Amino acid sequence: MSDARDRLFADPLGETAPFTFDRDVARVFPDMIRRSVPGYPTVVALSGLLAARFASAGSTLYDLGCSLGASTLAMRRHIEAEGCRIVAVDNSPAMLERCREVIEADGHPTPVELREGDIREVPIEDASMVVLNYTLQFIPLADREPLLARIATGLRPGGVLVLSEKVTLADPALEALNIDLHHQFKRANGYSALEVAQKRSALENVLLPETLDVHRARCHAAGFASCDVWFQCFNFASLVALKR
Ligand SMILES: Nc1ncnc2c1ncn2[C@@H]1O[C@H](C[S@+](CC[C@H]([NH3+])C(=O)[O-])CC(=O)[O-])[C@@H](O)[C@H]1O
Ligand SMILES: O=C(O)C(=O)Cc1ccccc1
Repeated sequence: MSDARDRLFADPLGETAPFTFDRDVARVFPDMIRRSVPGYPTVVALSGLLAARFASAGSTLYDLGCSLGASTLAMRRHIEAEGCRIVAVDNSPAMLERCREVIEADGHPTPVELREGDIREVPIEDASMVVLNYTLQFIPLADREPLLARIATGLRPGGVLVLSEKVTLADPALEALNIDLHHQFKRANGYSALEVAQKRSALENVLLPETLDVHRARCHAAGFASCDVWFQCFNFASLVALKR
C-alpha cells in the first residue's frame, strides 16, 4: 500500500498548483521521496546510528516533519539508552494518519507520541536528539533561526541536531551541475522530463533551499557549538550540530 507509485506530475497539469502535503502525496510518499532525494535512504538509516550514539537515558528524541515516520522508525530501532521516548510532529493530517498506521504496525516497545502541529510551535524539552530530515526547507526563511534556537535550548548538553536539506551552491557552475545531476537522478529513477518540470514548478516558493554556509552560520547563531556536513549527494546534504 505504501509502495504506491508516484505519478502525481505525470500528466500535463496546465497551471501547476503549489506543492502541498495532501492525501495524494501521503499515498505515494515513500516512493516519491526515495526516487526524488539522492541519499535519502542512507540519511534515514544513519539517523538510527546517530540515535544509538546520542540518545541519553530518560530523554526525548524529536522527529520534526516526520511524514510517514521513516526517521522515527530508524531512531526507534537503534536507541540503546533506557527510558527514552520519541515525539514525532507533522502539520499534515494526511501524513500523520498514515504515520500512525506505520508506527502501530512496527510494534517496537519505545514509546512514540505523534503530534499534529506546526514544528514552529511544538515545545522542545529535555531532548538528546532532534531530527529535521528535509523539513526546514519548507519553513519560511525568517522562522528558521528562532526554530533552531528553540531546539538548541531544548537539547541537553551533549545533544545533537540532524539537519538534512536540499541546498544551493554559491558557485553558478556547480549549482547548474548539481541541478542537472539531480534531474538526471530523477530521470534514472523513472520520472519523465514533464514530471521533473511540473514538480519543479510546484515546488517554486514552497521549498526554499539555502547554501551550506548559511546553514552552518545559522546553527552557530542559534547556539550550537559545532556544526558541519556529514553526508552529501549532489544538492542534498545532511549536517550535524552539537550542543556543548
Ligand atoms: N511547519 C510545519 N510543521 C510541521 N510539519 C511540517 C511543516 N512544514 C512542513 N512540514 C512537514 O514536513 C514534511 C517534509 S518531508 C520530511 C521527510 C521525513 N522527515 C522523512 O525522513 O521521511 C520532506 C519532503 O517531502 O521533501 C512533510 O510531511 C510536511 O507535512
Ligand atoms: O522532488 C524534488 O525535486 C525535491 O526537491 C525533493 C522533494 C521530495 C518530496 C517532496 C517534495 C520535494
